[in-house]
Amino acid sequence: MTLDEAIRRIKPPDESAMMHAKARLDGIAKPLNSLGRLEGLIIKAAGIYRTDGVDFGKKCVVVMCADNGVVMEGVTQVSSEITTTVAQNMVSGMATISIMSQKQNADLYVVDIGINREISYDRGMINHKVRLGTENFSIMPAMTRDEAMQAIETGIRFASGLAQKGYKLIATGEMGIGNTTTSSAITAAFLDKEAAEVTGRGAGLSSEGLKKKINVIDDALRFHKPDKEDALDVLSKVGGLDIAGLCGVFIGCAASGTAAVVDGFVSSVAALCAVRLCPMVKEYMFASHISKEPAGRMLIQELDLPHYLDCEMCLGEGTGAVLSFPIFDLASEVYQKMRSFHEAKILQYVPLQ
Ligand SMILES: Cc1cc2ncn([C@H]3O[C@H](COP(=O)(O)O)[C@@H](O)[C@H]3O)c2cc1C
Ligand SMILES: O=C(O)c1cccnc1
Repeated sequence: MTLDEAIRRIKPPDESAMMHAKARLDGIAKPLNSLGRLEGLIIKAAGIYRTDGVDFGKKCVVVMCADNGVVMEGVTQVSSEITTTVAQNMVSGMATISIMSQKQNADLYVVDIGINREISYDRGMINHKVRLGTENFSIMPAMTRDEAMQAIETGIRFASGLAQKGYKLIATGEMGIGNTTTSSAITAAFLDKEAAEVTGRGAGLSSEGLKKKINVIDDALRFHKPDKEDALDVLSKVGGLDIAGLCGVFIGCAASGTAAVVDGFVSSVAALCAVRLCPMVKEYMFASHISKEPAGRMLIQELDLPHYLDCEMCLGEGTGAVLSFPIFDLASEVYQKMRSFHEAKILQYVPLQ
């Protein structure tokens, strides 16, 4: 499926299912709106799945893995090899996301969309490599427009395959040393911010390293002048293959009528790219938590999505998104199982409007 085809397939959410879900929530034996954001979550899900019988069912997490040429500028605490090591640990069950997803009964898909070395795929990693890492965006565009498009369309196809397998909640994760540099550069470009306002320590950068990271991003933005009205321009000049792939996952979920759960900073940047390409994609996204990275809250506000957790996490991998899965399940359990005022014999209670 191409990007254009996917965008054409995205339908507005089902208003009638949403109205029915709202009526059902108002009718169950609890004070009106007392489940707070969980009520909006159920109503939104009814619109996405086009039924008021909301049940989140099968869940998974997609981790897009890619390397970033800008790591050569000294913007990270660890070197690029760690991308491969952690990605391999993910498939062998040892990374944080592996442990969390196993405990939540969520399937884990680890995709090589641009790791900068040849690796073996016999242990479960999925090969969708677009190229061996990106270029160093301090000296040239990270990738061509065509490569950014290939990564987006890879994500679209991957998400539509998952939707066909029946996944109702698809969490988004990433692994790629240097991807908080690309994420900050994209955020600064889209939100017209100075790098200093949107750049943090990523995976534990020193104070000296942070200053360098900020300068590298400011210089690259002055050099490339990405056009914020053209998400593909921004992604190809200062982005990464993992972010482009996840951007495609969000679009693919929307095109297939299933829900995507946004993780932290890096996933929120990918979500913003997707929304800039097609605003309707937002109707198929749930945020999960607020990343501790400085731009974490800014991005969730820009996306204008409610979040459910703030645990000061800044790991990525999809961990915050998977952490939110029990919230979805408990919200739908209450919604499905609670009795109405009438059934619960609370007839004297008149809900206030
Ligand atoms: C061992 C390790 C495991 C990780 N798991 C996720 N990340 C996170 O940190 C990286 C981004 O931070 P930066 O831009 O500073 O490189 C990403 O790979 C991200 O998923 C990790 C980072 C490390 C070092
Ligand atoms: O919130 C995130 O996505 C994040 C933060 C720091 C490092 N890697 C990812």
